[in-house]
Amino acid sequence: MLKVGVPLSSKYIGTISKLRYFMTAADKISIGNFKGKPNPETGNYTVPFIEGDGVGPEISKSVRTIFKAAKVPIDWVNCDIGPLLINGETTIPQTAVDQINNSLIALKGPLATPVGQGHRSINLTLRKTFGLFANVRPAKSIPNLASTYENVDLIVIRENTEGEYSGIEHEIVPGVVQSIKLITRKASEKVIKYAFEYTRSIGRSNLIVVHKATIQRRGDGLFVQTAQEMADKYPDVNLKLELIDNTVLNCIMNPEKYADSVSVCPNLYGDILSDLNSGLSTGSLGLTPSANIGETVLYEAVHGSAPDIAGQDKANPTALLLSSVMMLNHMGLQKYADMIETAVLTTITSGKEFRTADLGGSATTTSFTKAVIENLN
Ligand SMILES: NC(=O)C1=CN([C@@H]2O[C@H](COP(=O)(O)OP(=O)(O)OC[C@H]3O[C@@H](n4cnc5c(N)ncnc54)[C@H](O)[C@@H]3O)[C@@H](O)[C@H]2O)C=CC1
Ligand SMILES: O=C(O)CCC(=O)C(=O)O
Ligand SMILES: [Mg+2]
Repeated sequence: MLKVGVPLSSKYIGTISKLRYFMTAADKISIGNFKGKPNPETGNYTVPFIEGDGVGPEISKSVRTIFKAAKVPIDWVNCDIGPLLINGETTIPQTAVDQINNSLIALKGPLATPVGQGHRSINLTLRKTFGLFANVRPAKSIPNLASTYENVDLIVIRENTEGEYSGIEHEIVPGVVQSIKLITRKASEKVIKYAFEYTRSIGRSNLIVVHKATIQRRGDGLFVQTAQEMADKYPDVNLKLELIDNTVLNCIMNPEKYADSVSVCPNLYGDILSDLNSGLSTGSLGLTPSANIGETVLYEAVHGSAPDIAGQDKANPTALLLSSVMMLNHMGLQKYADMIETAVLTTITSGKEFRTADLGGSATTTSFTKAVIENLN
């Protein structure tokens, strides 16, 4: 079989396994071992796949094709999540709820949200419906892939169910709208406990609470206070506080400085920081994976539906592929996770002709997918 990649040096392999290591740390804590069982007749796991909008079908096709070539023991089930409006509320269809609850896991492409009207974000509805309290978003440089910065290794854990995304908004009088940022001790405790344990489990020294409690004194204040109250239980982790505007400056001036830290923050800050971190680590949104953590775990790319390139065979499927790699690790299918992750990273670092346009290359989604398959071992 044709190998498009160059042989990997042991240093490089070490870096790849380190990448894998921190991507799997989420699986060791809080969410525990994956309890889903394969179908006894086929030996395959059933996993719901929400293909999503815009570039969603193209990058989903890439994942399906690569999984098939790698003979991953998964039977995908198409998961239709709407938009379904019941009494004006965006709702996840019961069939989808049952599929995801039964499988305890799902893979999801990006879902578009209309601006200022129409249905509410289905992404947020999914997170609320399944109690996906933490969103882990690791953004890491890829060895041998030139970018503005080297050695970026940023992990943001985003509160995922409330804050600015509570969806509580009303017009008090015409021309005056109130949009409520809801912060509760319960949700703060959940995500901060998870963040402390995550930091400890991957051996980093610092947990940084990113906030703006100087201005959002009660809301962000409660988030910060919750972290301070929990810090005694984690004497091996230094709790640090950082104002969000200062975090943005520090990230742009010197992102490497966060390599021994994990950041945890209210919802909107985490949303914004994770796109920033994608750009700092690789120069593209097309590579950053994420895991939405709860009783069930939903894996998805950080990026959206990319309407500007949808339907043009241009999208980079790596972010969804690395999200699926995180998923495979969580399912205990490490052999397949390693095979796919190594093939993806080998392809990306094999030359411009193997990279998609977001990374300055000339590959299409289809040709990239083909090259990854040729690099599967
Ligand atoms: N979790 C989700 O499903 C998310 C959904 N969205 C939704 O996506 C829609 C579009 O949002 P935008 O602000 O345009 O953000 P976006 O993330 O879709 O795109 C931002 C930029 O990154 C590029 N990009 C994104 N993914 C890429 C990929 N895989 N390969 C190459 N380039 C890629 C796009 O071409 C665009 O230039 C909105 O409706 C938004 O609500 C946005 C973020 C996350
Ligand atoms: O739900 C949306 O439309 C956007 C969500 C988003 O930006 C994210 O999850 O990063
Ligand atoms: Mg976002």
